[in-house]
Amino acid sequence: MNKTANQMLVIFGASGDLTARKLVPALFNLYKAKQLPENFVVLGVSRSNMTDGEFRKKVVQESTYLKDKVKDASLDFINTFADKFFYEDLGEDYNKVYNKLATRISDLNNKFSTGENYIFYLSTPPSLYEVIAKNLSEQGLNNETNGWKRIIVEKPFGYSLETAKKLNIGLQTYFNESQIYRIDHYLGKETVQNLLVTRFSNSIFEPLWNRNYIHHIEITNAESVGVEKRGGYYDKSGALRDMFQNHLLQIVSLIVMEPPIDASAQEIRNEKVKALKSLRIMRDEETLYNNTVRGQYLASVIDGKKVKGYREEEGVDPNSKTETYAAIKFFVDNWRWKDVPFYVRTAKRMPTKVTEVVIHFKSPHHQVFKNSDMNNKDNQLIIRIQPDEGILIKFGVKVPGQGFTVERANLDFYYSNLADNNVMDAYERLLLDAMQGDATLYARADEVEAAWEFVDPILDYWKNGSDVNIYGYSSGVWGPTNSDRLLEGDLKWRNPGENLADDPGFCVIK
Ligand SMILES: NC(=O)C1=CN([C@@H]2O[C@H](COP(=O)(O)OP(=O)(O)OC[C@H]3O[C@@H](n4cnc5c(N)ncnc54)[C@H](OP(=O)(O)O)[C@@H]3O)[C@@H](O)[C@H]2O)C=CC1
Ligand SMILES: O=C1O[C@H](COP(=O)(O)O)[C@@H](O)[C@H](O)[C@H]1O
Repeated sequence: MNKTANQMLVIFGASGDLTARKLVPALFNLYKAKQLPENFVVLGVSRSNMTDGEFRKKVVQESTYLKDKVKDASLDFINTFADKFFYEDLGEDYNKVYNKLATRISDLNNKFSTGENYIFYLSTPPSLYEVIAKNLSEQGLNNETNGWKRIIVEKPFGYSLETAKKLNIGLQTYFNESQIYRIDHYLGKETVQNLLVTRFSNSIFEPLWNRNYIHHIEITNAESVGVEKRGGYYDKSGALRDMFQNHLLQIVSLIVMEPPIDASAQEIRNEKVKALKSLRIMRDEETLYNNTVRGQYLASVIDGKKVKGYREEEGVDPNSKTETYAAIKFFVDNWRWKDVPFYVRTAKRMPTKVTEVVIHFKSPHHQVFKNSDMNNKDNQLIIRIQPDEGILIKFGVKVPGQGFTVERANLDFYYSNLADNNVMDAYERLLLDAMQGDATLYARADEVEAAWEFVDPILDYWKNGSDVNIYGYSSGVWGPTNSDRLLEGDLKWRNPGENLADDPGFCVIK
């Protein structure tokens, strides 16, 4: 049964890239899967001048793109979907025209019986988030006397701890925290959620999930693309703000957290906040130098094609010191994780696109089988977030024959092996959750602030510290070799797909 109440989705920034590339396709898939409520209206809002018809045409074009993938979607079907879309042009001055917007919302509500249940999706430049919230509140559009009202806010949530706090206070002035949904699309990924299930629904992993058995944890987020058309935005952001502060620390919090009492939004988010607050903040220059490395991609030739260096990208300052590679080593100050190093890296223009978490277990206390292949190799649990979503366990097996020769073998599971492997796109999942009032996979204000608290000193050091280098790396390699200095002892980064002999069934597809 469809448990989604009748409602209206009001998208601010409806003429923008995110609406076109993510929101409309996600809505289309929900429509196709009959997950949208019976009475459902989308009202697009931005400054561009467009009629309902023109907006629908845009929607149809975007859905036609989907039609290639969804074979049974006829044009009629797509047009019926597009009929749910309306458009309101706010003109140049957002501040003055909310009266008109409120009237339009009310008319659509009356006509389509959306029960005065409204979601306001803010997909505009972040500087407008508070302004929009204020204007909505002045029109009474935050009032839940009749129907609920929710506001979805896109990243970035601030630029630093200070600006994040200011934004949270700004939003909370006009909407209650329970009405605010801060989207982090990594939380919508099936395999990120599977971290919780792997940990808390298997008795074989949780007893080992601590400093007694885990040697270190490694997280890699690599993209093969550069900054594409987003140079202007990215140059003011950099890898630490763009990926680490939000997506990667969200993953870290799911690995670090204690078992929640239950799977409710409140309990899971409480534990995540505690986890983020236990990250050891690096304060002095020596610690920051020893535990952080940043890099920037250089021009190169990949598969015979010349690719630009970061500083040559459109919108990027030719002398930019913005990092496209960030590697951070850190510790977690609590009972479970004391002295276990976490190594997290994120970068653009890597050899491939891959995100994975590797739990490296300690070697057995005593080596019974001398000269075995396992002596210099640990047991690993690899959680592949994307692509080839799945789990791989590396463990020792006896080589058949005389004596005890031990080799490392792979035990793997792929989502694609499941009979029902229709993995929902992250935006689809998150939109549906917000429509149903489930905030579990959305970030709470205190989570966002705790993440900034950890990241701020690194950003400050990279900006103002003495002798801070930014290392160049050729596009298409695994980052600057200088990042090896973070690793303790003889550890090496696991570069997925680099050693196919070791990774037979779990190699990365370019
Ligand atoms: N694109 C992406 O992949 C991702 C985007 N985001 C976030 O989503 C948000 C939107 O991003 P994206 O769609 O890429 O951005 P775009 O620049 O493509 O779109 C921005 C939208 O906001 C409107 N807008 C721009 N300036 C103003 C202004 N001064 N006053 C009122 N409206 C304005 C624009 O419409 P008009 O000019 O007609 O008013 C447009 O519809 C941003 O916060 C971004 O950080 C987050 C993750 C990924
Ligand atoms: O939020 C962002 O994420 C994308 C990577 O997302 P993925 O789902 O493709 O892994 C990244 O390219 C972008 O710079 C960042 O803003």
